Amino acid sequence: MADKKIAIIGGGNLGSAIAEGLLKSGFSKPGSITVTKRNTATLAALRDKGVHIESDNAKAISEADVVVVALKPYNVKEVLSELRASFDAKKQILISVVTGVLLDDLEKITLPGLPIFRAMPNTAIAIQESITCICGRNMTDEQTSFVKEMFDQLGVTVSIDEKLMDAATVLGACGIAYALRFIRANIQGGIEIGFDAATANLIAAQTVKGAAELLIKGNRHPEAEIDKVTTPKGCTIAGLNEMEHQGFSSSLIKGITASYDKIVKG
Ligand SMILES: NC(=O)C1=CN([C@@H]2O[C@H](COP(=O)(O)OP(=O)(O)OC[C@H]3O[C@@H](n4cnc5c(N)ncnc54)[C@H](O)[C@@H]3O)[C@@H](O)[C@H]2O)C=CC1
Ligand SMILES: O=C(O)[C@@H]1CCC=N1
Repeated sequence: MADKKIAIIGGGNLGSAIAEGLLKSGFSKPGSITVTKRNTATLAALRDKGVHIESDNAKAISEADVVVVALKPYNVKEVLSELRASFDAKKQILISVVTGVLLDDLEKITLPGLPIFRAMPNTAIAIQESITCICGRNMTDEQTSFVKEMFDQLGVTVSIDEKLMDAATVLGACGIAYALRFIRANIQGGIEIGFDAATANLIAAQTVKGAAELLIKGNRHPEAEIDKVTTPKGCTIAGLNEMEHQGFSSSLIKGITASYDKIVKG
């Protein structure tokens, strides 16, 4: 299974990160991956690792068992509809990581009956720490297992209904940026109370990692863990309440719904 030939169409941020993750996990051999881009100069690091780098999408697709589309939403239709003849509905799987392009649209611009998955990972896929939400159509159970196994190498995979794919994009993919901005604000605060930037960065990032692991490994609710930190009349509750007075949770919720509206309403 792991030796399937994988063509990644669109070697940008996410396409390259997927290739890096597949290599690091050992799921794919370098020679089993092809990454395409119009200007291939920026893919030299992958080429140096033995990945095929290609500007000819038709060639990459026709030689692949699995085609991962990582193009921008606005050029998917134009690029894929010209490549229709390169697909084989009997032999191939198409996986799209493109935001907002429906399974229905993908089938219309490729081939009727082509097994198609939508996957929504995030950029932590490059270090095998993504959360990836998947859904699909026209697929066999074996193909679903393959796609799940592939993304399981790259983090944690959840199967969802397609109607939740936009919500998955916001919480999982945009969520990386929200979390990093939270860490950056902690660093700025940490410098103001005495740390140098590098030490503040390490403390803030490791603290967020520890907090996340308490939930993931301990299967706990955040508030139960917060209760353990908030000493009565202590400094944590004083800081937390001031953050809430300033609209901390509210600003995050509003940001999440603004991102969602941008996908849904444009
Ligand atoms: N960046 C992220 O965190 C996430 C992005 N996505 C989705 O993944 C998709 C890709 O996003 P990014 O990697 O951030 O964008 P990107 O702009 O970095 O990558 C797209 C790549 O496609 C290439 N490209 C354009 N036309 C091409 C063609 N005809 N043939 C081959 N390659 C071509 C571009 O040169 C570019 O490198 C988008 O649809 C985005 O919505 C999904 C989850 C997370
Ligand atoms: O900002 C965006 O539109 C894309 C989708 C998810 C992450 N980046």
